[in-house]
Amino acid sequence: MVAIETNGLTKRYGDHAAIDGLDLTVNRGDVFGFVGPNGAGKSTTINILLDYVRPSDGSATVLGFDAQEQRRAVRERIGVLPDGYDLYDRLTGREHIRFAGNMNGVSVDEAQLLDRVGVSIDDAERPVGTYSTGMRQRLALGLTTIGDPELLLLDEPTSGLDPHGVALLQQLVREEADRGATVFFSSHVLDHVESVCNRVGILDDGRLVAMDTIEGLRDDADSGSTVEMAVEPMPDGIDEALATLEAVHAVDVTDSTITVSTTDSAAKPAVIDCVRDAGARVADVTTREATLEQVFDAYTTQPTDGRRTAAGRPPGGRRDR
Ligand SMILES: Nc1ncnc2c1ncn2[C@@H]1O[C@H](COP(=O)(O)OP(=O)(O)OP(=O)(O)O)[C@@H](O)[C@H]1O
Repeated sequence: MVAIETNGLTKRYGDHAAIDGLDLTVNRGDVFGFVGPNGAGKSTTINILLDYVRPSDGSATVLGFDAQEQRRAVRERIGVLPDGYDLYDRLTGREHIRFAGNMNGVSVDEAQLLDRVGVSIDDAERPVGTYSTGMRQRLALGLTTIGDPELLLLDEPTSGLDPHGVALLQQLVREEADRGATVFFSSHVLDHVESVCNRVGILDDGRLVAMDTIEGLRDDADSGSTVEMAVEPMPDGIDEALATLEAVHAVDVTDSTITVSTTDSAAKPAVIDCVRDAGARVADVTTREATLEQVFDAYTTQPTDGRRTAAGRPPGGRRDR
């Protein structure tokens, strides 16, 4: 069953499309990572799902309800951490929890909730206006889980969190998924979604450029690998010889090591053969596959002047899984 579906969803501001023809499917039970660089359109998409913003074109359903026509039915079933959420500075953490419990008509195990998000009982007695950014974020996250919503919509939930806070969030997301909730988790940091999401959609310049599992994205992007070899003796002209090989895009030679970056991990044997054919012994070989950030870079482009163009390199065949 589908938790979120958008068809041709588009939002234009003047001549600029913040999102452009978005076809997104999030299944019930998914922990879905919605990733993309700054300005890609993540918040705009979430704001349409919540009916904070009306689309210029296309449609969106949340838990089977039309996001615009049945906004109340949607709100009753979801927990939301919006971008730039608001807490009440004068209320304490505990008062926020009680307030959210009353709004949802449930009694909340306050100690357990505070423990889940790493806020101490003492801190919970203080006005939220005295909290650090990370503490506010932790409390806000805890509040989204009150009433066991069917769907959690989290817009940049790791923003302002330290590494311990990120780990707590990831644990909380896993627990919510274990009880059967769907989680929609937007982030511009692919690493933060990697360990918890079963599927990921990558947005770039308002367009969905990939939607797949992390492994599938890695396979499709095939961002290559790096081969590092300890070599003796170092053959003359080996850098030029390696540079002529297909899929080799960078060669670095020192007294005893050669480092070769390839755009295709299948090129590794040819690289090693080339060194051997030049009369050298390869004493040791280390290979590193593309990091997730490189995978992300393979799908998105963000020039240093801050303007973005269309997606960098086209992803391979599979898009929608
Ligand atoms: N109200 C608005 N008026 C004009 N342009 C807007 C408005 N809201 C968003 N945009 C533009 O739409 C594009 C997408 O913005 P959006 O906030 O959805 O991106 P994002 O992926 O959430 O970015 P970030 O990671 O920085 O939060 C950006 O170019 C932004 O400037």
